[in-house]
Amino acid sequence: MAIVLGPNQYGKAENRLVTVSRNGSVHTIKDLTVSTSLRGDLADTHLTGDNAKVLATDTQKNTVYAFAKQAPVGEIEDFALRLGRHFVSSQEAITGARILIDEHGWERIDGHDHSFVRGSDEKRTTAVTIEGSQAWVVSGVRDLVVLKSTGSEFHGYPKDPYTTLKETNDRILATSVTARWRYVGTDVDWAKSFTEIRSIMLKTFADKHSLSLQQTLYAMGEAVLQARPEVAEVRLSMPNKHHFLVDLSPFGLENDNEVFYAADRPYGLIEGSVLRDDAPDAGLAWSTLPAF
Ligand SMILES: O=c1[nH]c(=O)c2[nH]c(=O)[nH]c2[nH]1
Repeated sequence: MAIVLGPNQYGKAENRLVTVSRNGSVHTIKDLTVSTSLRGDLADTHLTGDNAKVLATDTQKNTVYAFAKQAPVGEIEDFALRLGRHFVSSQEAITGARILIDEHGWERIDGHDHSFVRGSDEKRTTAVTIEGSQAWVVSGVRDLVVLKSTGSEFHGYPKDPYTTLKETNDRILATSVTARWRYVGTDVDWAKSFTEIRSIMLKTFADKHSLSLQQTLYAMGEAVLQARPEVAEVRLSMPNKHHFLVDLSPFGLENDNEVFYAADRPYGLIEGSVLRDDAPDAGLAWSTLPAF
């Protein structure tokens, strides 16, 4: 029997980067969490502790901040591509890179020049993978919380000895959407694509009369693929944020779908991917990312 080193990568996780760009007195901020991860000829450090090929994670962190100064950060996809390509092209031993970026949103306060309010917990995300001269981009959104107060039913499921759930023709449907979409290439108007995909998903959630969260998930992915040729595949993770009708009968009160208990956990977790049947091969786009 021989023991061997398996797949490995290393980097600096969750660098918190905030930039201020100034146009006269009007400021614009970017608030990012950037994780870098490198792969390559890294057996020596694992097997003998020889670090000759290890670009320190501290150096990776510094590169993130220096790059933010040397050119405008721009769209997170472009910044991630720049960083990843730099690491792979500048270090002989490094053959691949994965750059993850989350962008935290700030809204301008009432047209104010330099004051902002954190709108919600929603994040725009990207995961860029570089391998040699190839690049893959998977972008997305996290913690996009939505609710509809009608237009959702759930019935027709199997009843076994453990089933207590009542069928319903009218319930609250709420979820916190994590969506990732894989781009066909890298020649994309990232900001426009993100804005339109987000808006398509929201519109579909709102418009689609839902017979299950699964049906809503598929409809959201399908609508994105129908409208956006630059996208090959959409993966969605949607926790069912249950809202249970409160039994008010002990108080002699009816509950006509008006008073709910918003349960925290457990929650149904509905996950799936929607893709074109002629989508180009995903390559390393999803490697080491969560399945959904
Ligand atoms: O939309 C739903 N899908 C399910 O699979 C499910 N299971 C459940 O208990 N409630 C729901 N709702």
